[in-house]
Amino acid sequence: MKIAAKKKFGQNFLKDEVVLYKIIESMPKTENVIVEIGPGLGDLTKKLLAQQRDVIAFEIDEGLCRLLEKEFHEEIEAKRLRLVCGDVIDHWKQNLVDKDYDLVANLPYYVATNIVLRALQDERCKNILVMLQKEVADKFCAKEGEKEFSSLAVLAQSVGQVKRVCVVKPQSFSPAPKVDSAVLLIQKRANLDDKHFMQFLKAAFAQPRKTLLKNLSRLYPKEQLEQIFATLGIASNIRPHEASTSIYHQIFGMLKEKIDGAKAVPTTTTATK
Ligand SMILES: C[S@@+](CC[C@H](N)C(=O)[O-])C[C@H]1O[C@@H](n2cnc3c(N)ncnc32)[C@H](O)[C@@H]1O
Repeated sequence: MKIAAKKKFGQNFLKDEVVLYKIIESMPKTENVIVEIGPGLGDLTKKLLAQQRDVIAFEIDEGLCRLLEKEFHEEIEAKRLRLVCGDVIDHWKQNLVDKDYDLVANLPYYVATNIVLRALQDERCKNILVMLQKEVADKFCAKEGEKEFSSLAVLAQSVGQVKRVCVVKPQSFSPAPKVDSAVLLIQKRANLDDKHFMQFLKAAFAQPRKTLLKNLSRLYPKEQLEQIFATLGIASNIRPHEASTSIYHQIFGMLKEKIDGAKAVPTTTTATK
């Protein structure tokens, strides 16, 4: 049956066997269940099931759900595949599923950053192997000093090892997207469970061309920041992309100690400036 791809759901079906194989080959070898977001026509799903791993798949497109139910009738009966029809975001409370999982997916690009950020914070998610827009993958992989280095890179590098597995050209998909894609692997060692750290990073990178000190002083007392920068030997004119992940953790740790004893809760007066 010929299926017309729906742009609004970010449907670019991966048709390149070499890339599909590369994804399978790069999967961390664990016993965790696999979560696939957007199984689409089921090409990747088939290969995941062939790895003898159970799969939970979330698909928003009702037409595709009906098709997948037919195609994977046996695997669904055998409880090797659980197909959840609907928007994955609606199902994502604190955890997406109630057991440890590895996320493996060719993500819909319009919601890819949101999905990776949720997976980073979801303690049940142990590894992330996803296809997304190359430009977004580069933001997660960038190293300090590179101009793409952003809060996304600090967040990803704070939870584990981040690697760009490969770049994928538009011709590997049907229909072909307008931009290059890339497969990103994040092997988690920790969780991002401190909401204040995310808030801190958001402030740090709010205006990338301004200095880190200026950006942070919109949210935290300037005198305290100056003391912390001096103690850590950080130049006051450093830009956000020039500080390393470890420096961000050190600044945040010291802010935590200074403000409110143990909590780095921003003061309401400075927060609203
Ligand atoms: C880039 S396609 C990938 C399809 C397939 N996995 C492949 O590799 O060919 C993205 C898939 O995600 C589905 N999708 C889009 N938004 C979604 C959402 N919010 N929740 C669940 N699935 C979604 C689309 O319908 C589509 O099947």
